[in-house]
Amino acid sequence: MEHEHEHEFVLEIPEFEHLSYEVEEGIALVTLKRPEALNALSQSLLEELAEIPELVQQDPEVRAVIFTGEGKAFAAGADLKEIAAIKDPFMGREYALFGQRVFAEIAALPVPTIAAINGYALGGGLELALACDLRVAAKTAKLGLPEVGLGLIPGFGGTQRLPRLIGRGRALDLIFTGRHVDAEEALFLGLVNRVAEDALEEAKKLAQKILKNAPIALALAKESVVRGEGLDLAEALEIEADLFGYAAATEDMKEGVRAFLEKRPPSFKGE
Ligand SMILES: C/C=C/C(=O)SCCNC(=O)CCNC(=O)[C@H](O)C(C)(C)COP(=O)(O)OP(=O)(O)OC[C@H]1O[C@@H](n2cnc3c(N)ncnc32)[C@H](O)[C@@H]1OP(=O)(O)O
Repeated sequence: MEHEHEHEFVLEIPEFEHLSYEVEEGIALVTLKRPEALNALSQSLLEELAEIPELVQQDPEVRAVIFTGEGKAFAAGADLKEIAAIKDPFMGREYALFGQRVFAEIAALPVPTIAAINGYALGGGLELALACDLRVAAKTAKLGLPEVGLGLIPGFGGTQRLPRLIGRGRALDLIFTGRHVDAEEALFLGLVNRVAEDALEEAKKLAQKILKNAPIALALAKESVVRGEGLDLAEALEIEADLFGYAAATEDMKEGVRAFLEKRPPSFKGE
């Protein structure tokens, strides 16, 4: 940081080559920008994506994140030229672990995240969308995990996040066949939450709707869902009760309930 203002927090945004990052009205928009390769997730693109969670968490203005792609793809998977250079199981394992780490950090963000799937979301591209909380697909989008057709398996979380999201049977249909599903089928499968003409516009509307709610409550609700996933029901319910307790002690809870009783919209402060 060149110079620090006394009362102002100046956040430096790094120069990105393969993506853009902009914040508008509390929503960070991350756009993958390798349209000539259908936004294939090269190592250098993944390295840039790895910087996003920290940027988001350092900026108190950011209350939601939308991921999208430039051109006709969201992302057509890991970069197959780089995959072709994998020489042995150890290299392959490291390769998968790196992508998994990046997506795990995105999945762990405390703010709501939305994938605006503007076109192809295949392989690692779909796995990025699966690391987000919500998915909005354009009518023309195509989604799939085609890895077995390449002699691979999904390696950036797909074998785990897809069955958790849509169930084992439906996930294995997609994983075994490698087929592309259109937006309508993706909605039917529960793979996406919304389908719209313009995925990004719809994702922004969805984010705005979410952001009308109390920020701490949103973070605690996400934490409860995420932490509960790996636990048995009794333990997970204890966590829910603890987090409910935190939420119930916020100023925003007092405001939310008071506003309801006074028949007016609430004004949340994130306190
Ligand atoms: C752990 C994670 C593993 C994985 O993710 S494995 C990868 C899984 N993904 C895939 O298998 C999808 C590969 N791509 C495709 O099947 C096709 O593309 C599409 C069906 C998405 C689109 O087909 P079309 O409209 O005919 O476009 P095009 O000419 O194939 O692609 C345009 C340019 O984009 C490059 N490209 C597309 N996907 C990838 C990729 N995943 N890795 C590297 N390059 C990619 C192509 O090669 C080409 O480039 P040029 O114009 O130079 O020939």
